[in-house]
Amino acid sequence: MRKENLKKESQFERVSKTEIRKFLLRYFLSEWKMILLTQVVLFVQTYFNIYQPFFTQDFIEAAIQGKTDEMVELIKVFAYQNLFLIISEPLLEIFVSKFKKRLEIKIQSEIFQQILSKDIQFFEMTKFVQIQQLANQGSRSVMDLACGDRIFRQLKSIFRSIGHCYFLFYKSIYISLCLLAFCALKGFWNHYSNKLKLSLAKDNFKDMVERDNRFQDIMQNVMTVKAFGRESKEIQKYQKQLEKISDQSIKIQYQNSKMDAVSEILDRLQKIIVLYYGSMYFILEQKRVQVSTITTLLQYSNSFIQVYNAIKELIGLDDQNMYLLVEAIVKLFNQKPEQGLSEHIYVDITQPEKKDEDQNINQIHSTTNGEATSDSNQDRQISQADNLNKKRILSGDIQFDNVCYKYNIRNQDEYVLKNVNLQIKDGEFIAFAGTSGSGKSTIIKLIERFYDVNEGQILIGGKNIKDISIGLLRTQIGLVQQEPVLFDTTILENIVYGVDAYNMENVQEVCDISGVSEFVFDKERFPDGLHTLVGSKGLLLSGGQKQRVAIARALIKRPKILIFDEATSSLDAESEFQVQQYIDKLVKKRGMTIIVVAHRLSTIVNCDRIYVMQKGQIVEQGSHKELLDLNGYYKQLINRQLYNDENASNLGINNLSSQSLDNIKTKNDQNNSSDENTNSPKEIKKKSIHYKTYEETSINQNKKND
Ligand SMILES: Nc1ncnc2c1ncn2[C@@H]1O[C@H](COP(=O)(O)OP(=O)(O)OP(=O)(O)O)[C@@H](O)[C@H]1O
Repeated sequence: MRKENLKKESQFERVSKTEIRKFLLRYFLSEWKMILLTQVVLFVQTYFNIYQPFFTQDFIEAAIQGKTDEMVELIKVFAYQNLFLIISEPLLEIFVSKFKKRLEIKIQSEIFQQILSKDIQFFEMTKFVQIQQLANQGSRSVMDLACGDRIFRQLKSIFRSIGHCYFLFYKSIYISLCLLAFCALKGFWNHYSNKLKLSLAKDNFKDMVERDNRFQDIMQNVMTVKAFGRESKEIQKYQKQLEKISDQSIKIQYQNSKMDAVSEILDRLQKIIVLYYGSMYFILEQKRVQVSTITTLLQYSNSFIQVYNAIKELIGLDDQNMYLLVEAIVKLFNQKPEQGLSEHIYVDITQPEKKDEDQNINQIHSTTNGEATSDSNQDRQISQADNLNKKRILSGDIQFDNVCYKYNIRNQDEYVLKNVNLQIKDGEFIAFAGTSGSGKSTIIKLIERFYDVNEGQILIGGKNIKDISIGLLRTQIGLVQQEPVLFDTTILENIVYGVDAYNMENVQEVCDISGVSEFVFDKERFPDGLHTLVGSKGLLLSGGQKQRVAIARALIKRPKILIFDEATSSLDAESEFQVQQYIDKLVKKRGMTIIVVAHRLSTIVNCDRIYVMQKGQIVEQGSHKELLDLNGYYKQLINRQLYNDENASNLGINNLSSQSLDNIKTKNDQNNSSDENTNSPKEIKKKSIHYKTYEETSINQNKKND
């Protein structure tokens, strides 16, 4: 099976040049009308240019023979032709730049669509630098090879050189045949040298990706590098990488010079032969040799090879770096998109936008100035959007039937989830507990359908998850992750990120529930309120504030399933307390299935049901009390956590009676109810201390019991 996969992968890796050409041709032909027009102008331009040597010849002969009328006629034609050439050149440039801009947008957005359509595994396996390279240099290369300036230069060159070849054949078939033989020789040489250059460029390309990746890695982890004092080591490593790339480049350069020298020798040899053989031929044939004919022959002697080179450059994909980038893009396009991803993510920018229900929703989304409009028309549209959303609502029931899952990347043979069975009813408050690596987050990822199960099935609202469009599924799930990731824009835009329609009442509501209101409307610290910029990765907000914005963002979607994946574990004690307070409030409101992946077990004692996980399996399930009474793995976890807790270890206590843990539950209940109306920072600080010392109280009580 594994071998088969590898075989498939390697087959997939191969992209033929023909496939790449077809790919480029698709873009080229998408602008065929404009291209045709430019080609007609180009053709006329070329014809006039070719005529110039004939004109000189005819004009000199007319002048020698004293035919003034003919000379005037020739001058007139010459003037008209030049006028056309002068006017057509800038016009052509405007035409070309216009459709090229359009094509550029098409290519860039299609590449972006392709990248976003890939599943999570694609992003796990592809280095960020590579993705960035595809989006930037890759799209430029596609543009260049499909419809860049060089294409028009080459087409121009082909037309011109074909004209010159015609002239050569017209003057001497033998010389032309001799030149054709040279052309074949040079063609063979080019083919051989390009193959060599490509293999060298491939290595160089790989090294450059490595270098950029390393650079980015260091920049992102600069604090760790400094903390471990590894600056000089990193500089050395980076220098080595640079030297390797430089050596490769010199090798390529050396190779190129060798190839060019051979081409140059062939060129000069060809000129000598034309000069000698041409003159001899005219002498032997006892024809009247015109100096201008021999000069033109010499001038045009490269025409065959120019036609060959231009065609080769047009279709031969000789620029190694560009070729490699386009090859990577074709691979990207060949790779399957995320399964079940609704087709609507593919937007054909060349087509006028469809007037469908989805678009109605889009119209409501008004983030241009960050303010939602509030006229009656908009209210009507919002209710349309609501209706549409209602039609699409799933129920919050979740069922896992014998689910097995293993990640593809490594541990190919080891399942991280083994025969998981669970049933969550709409509106329940559920928690997953267990040691690190037991598979809790993997369950969440499967519910989000970031991956597909290997065995068994997942049902949401009674429907197999694979039969639900990913677009619909994900609008129904609100996910708050461990590390809140915010976009570098305003708080408001971060909150409304996941919805097409919103009004300020919606925003106010979610801000109140999530606790964003508490800080964002503080005029002193946040004078711009919701329009405050959060900075890159939300750096201008504290961890707790970021997490509250993330909760508001999840809530505004009105999800049927709300998931907190260790949402408070990266926060400091005070922020954790604040965020937990709002999560508890939410739990009370319900109206949706709430799933919590818990780090701190004291936060889940109020759950309807806790699933306890160990090595990818659910080993226990039940309410907090039931699990304590079971006196099994869950209780061990609780004991271990309290034992590891700083306060507990100071007290030297490693066991907790079920009575004291019940006290946690009761105390948390009391906290939740009394927390409802107390939001001042001072109060929160007090409660934070209370919240932390609460475990100590339980432990002390436990000590007494023991
Ligand atoms: N993207 C991934 N690719 C490969 N293996 C992964 C991936 N994510 C998780 N794993 C592995 O799957 C197993 C379960 O991981 P998971 O994140 O689900 O555990 P967890 O219980 O949520 O742990 P934690 O509490 O530390 O977050 C681990 O052995 C982990 O190394």
